[in-house]
Amino acid sequence: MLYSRNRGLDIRNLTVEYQGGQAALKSVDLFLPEHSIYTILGPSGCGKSTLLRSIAGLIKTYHGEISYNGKALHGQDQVLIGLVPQNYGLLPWKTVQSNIRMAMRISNSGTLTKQQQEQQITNWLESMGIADLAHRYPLSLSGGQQQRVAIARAFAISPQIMLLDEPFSALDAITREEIQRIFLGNWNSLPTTTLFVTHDVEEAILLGEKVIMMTSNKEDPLIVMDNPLFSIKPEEKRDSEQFFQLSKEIRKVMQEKW
Ligand SMILES: Nc1ncnc2c1ncn2[C@@H]1O[C@H](COP(=O)(O)OP(=O)(O)OP(=O)(O)O)[C@@H](O)[C@H]1O
Repeated sequence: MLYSRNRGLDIRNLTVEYQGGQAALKSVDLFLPEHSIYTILGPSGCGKSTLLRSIAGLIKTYHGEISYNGKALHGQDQVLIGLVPQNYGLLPWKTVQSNIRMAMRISNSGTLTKQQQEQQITNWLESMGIADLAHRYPLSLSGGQQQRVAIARAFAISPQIMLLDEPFSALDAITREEIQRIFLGNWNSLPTTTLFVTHDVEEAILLGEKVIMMTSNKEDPLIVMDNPLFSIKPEEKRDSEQFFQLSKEIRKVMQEKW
């Protein structure tokens, strides 16, 4: 499928200051084309979550502009944003299935019949390998299982923009690789405009069409690295020379600028 590269999420001169604090973000510029997925790496405290929360509309007071397809993002009711926050954001008093159902209702996936909606919930749960958890409550699940539910929920609402804040951090290495593959498969079937924050260099390369690096100096512009590996099959990426080269480049920036 071909998409226009002029459309997308456009962040210009974004500055965020928390009350009484210093700037958490300073003059950030980033353009994410529609239907692209960029990963973000940066040292702890550089403002990655703040960036996602600002785009999600959870931080209301910022300077600068955040627009989507040419219009201010937060004035547009019809732009649906799926956020997977670090704490998963699941309602503890609702079952897994009800958490997803409720998100679909609020986001008004309203053109679906009840039966279609239930089928979608089952499909997304199955795609994340957690269909058997449908009737469990979030607090009875492991961190990794809750992360999968949060991701299934984000896909289920068919958002135009998806924001993920270290969504695989609670997974062991083997499960993480499996989920990365499943996630990418899901993303390819629903290529939502996506920003994916991670602390893991390999993950950033495996999932990102470009890798965005934030640095500890808030005056520095974001570093945008092209990822020639993006279209290669996931199982072939890790062993390629380009993978090795790109991780070397990223680690160099980490050493110099983190
Ligand atoms: N609610 C808040 N009130 C005041 N300061 C905050 C608040 N949330 C974050 N900060 C500060 O803003 C800066 C950026 O925080 P943020 O959580 O965005 O960083 P991060 O890059 O996501 O960090 P991490 O990788 O550790 O999750 C930090 O200095 C943090 O202490």
